[in-house]
Amino acid sequence: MAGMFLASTLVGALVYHRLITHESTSSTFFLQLATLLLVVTPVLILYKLVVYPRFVSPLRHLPKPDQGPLRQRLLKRQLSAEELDAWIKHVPNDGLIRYHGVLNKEEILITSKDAVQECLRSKASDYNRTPLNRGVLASLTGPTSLFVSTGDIHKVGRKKTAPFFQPKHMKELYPMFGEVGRILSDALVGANANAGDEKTPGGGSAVEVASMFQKATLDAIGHAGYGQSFRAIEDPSNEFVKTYIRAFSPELWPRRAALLAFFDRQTVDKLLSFSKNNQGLLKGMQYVKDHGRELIRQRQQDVEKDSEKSPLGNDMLDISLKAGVFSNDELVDIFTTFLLGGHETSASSLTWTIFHLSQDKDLQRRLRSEIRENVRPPSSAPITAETLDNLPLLNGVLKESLRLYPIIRTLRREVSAKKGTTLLGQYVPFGTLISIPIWSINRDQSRWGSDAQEFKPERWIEDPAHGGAGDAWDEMTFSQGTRHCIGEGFARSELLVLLAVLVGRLEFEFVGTGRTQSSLETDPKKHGVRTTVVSRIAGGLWVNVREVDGW
Ligand code: HEM
Repeated sequence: MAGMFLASTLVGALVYHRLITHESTSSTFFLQLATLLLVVTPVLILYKLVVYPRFVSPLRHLPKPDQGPLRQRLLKRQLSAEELDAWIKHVPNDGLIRYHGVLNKEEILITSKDAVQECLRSKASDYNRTPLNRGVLASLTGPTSLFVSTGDIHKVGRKKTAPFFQPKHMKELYPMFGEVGRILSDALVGANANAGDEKTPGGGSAVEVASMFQKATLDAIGHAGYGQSFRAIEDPSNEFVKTYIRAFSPELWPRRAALLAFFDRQTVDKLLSFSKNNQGLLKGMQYVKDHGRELIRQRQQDVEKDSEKSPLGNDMLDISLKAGVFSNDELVDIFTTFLLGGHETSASSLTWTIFHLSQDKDLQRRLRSEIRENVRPPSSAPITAETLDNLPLLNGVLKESLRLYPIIRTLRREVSAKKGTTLLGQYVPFGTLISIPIWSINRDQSRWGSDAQEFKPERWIEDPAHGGAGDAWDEMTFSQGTRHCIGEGFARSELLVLLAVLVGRLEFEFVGTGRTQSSLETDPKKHGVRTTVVSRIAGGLWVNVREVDGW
């Protein structure tokens, strides 16, 4: 539409220049073009902001919430999961709600299961991740990664990488996760002992655990992917860990992300070539990939030299070398994708679980008893899937935490079918942004009952598959359909083991949330949420950690 307006402005300027003024200097032509642009631009803006949504848009008859006057809507940033939830509850609708997002752009909020299934399964090829998400993810992982690719390339990519996540391999990872959990629990005990001079508002001292969980999940992916730990917990200042955490930290991305919403990667790199921050990001990303390439090369060399001494094992690198279907560059992109997909997500999920448990000592005690009665500590025997997978309360607590605290609270899509598509029979034009409210679906009373907002592990003990809800589409933490999380099995196994080892050995007591000990928010209900793609507790989670004797 904007292109049409600009083209007609240009044609208008030419016609005016040739037929009416009969003048031929280029300076008068540009003056006329500028004058016409000055007239056309406000008309275009008026059309886009007021006329189109009110009188032209095919979505104009859908129910919509009251979002206040235009000037308020224009300044609005991305809407929170709670705001979307309030509309779902209060705007009468038949599965779709129309609202205005960033810069007043029309968007659709999906509220019914049928519409979610159309969008993610039956018509999934008509939708794509948003340009912003695709741009950021392509910068980090490469254009052919699972996050970014579409159509047949995506299908082939999923087929080729699925063997990494077979349930059999996930079970083989339990002892490794147990060892990471043991090292993490040692580090937490040490950190609590050295909790520093700064006191919390209540007078005690505390440990910020979210950043330690991030290091643990980074190490777990290192082991599972490349067959070796990055030693992020034991040696957080090593070059790889420092570079990875700096370059991949979402806080450093806002400027790049904003530009990636409008331009392709190469253009963004040119536009930001002056920025030290961006140069640091690019160098960091390159360093992480080069490090991965070197680990792959070393392993290939070891196996070529002496395959008896260095037989291929069961980490993802070994599995891929056995399969022999990937080039080294592809492998680097795949492992960077897994690092990115599986590091922050699992760490945040664990943080939310401990956030809840640290406020419920009784549940912690019951969970610890179950673990201690059935599992030997990882310092004396490897943790196995056979023991943990059958513990009802442990599995119930993890599933309930993933339901109540989904770290991707809203799934975003954009209509990518050039001719548009339909949702529940409603025509939806190309480029329309869609929100799928994972947070609301997971807490919806019509699916989960009147106690939907309560933390009740028992619902999963009674119904381990669906927690008393209808089916898998009622719990969307890992999404569903053709692009659902490929690492779900990995994440569930990892979190189950880490939770068992941490609660088996330690007691957590909530102290507060925030950036520094002395300015903590000590009322857990007032915690802030920081959402980039993943939702985290703003400023971190501070707890007292106590070792409980006897395990
Ligand atoms: C608690 C942990 C995790 C949660 C809650 C989670 C959640 C999700 C969600 C909701 C999606 C869909 C996103 C979208 O469609 O826009 C997704 C996709 C994905 N996840 Fe996860 N994830 C987790 C852990 C992992 C792990 C451990 C890995 C890899 C080792 C991983 C790799 C991926 C990949 C590659 C995709 C893209 C799949 C595709 O487009 O085909 N995730 N994840």
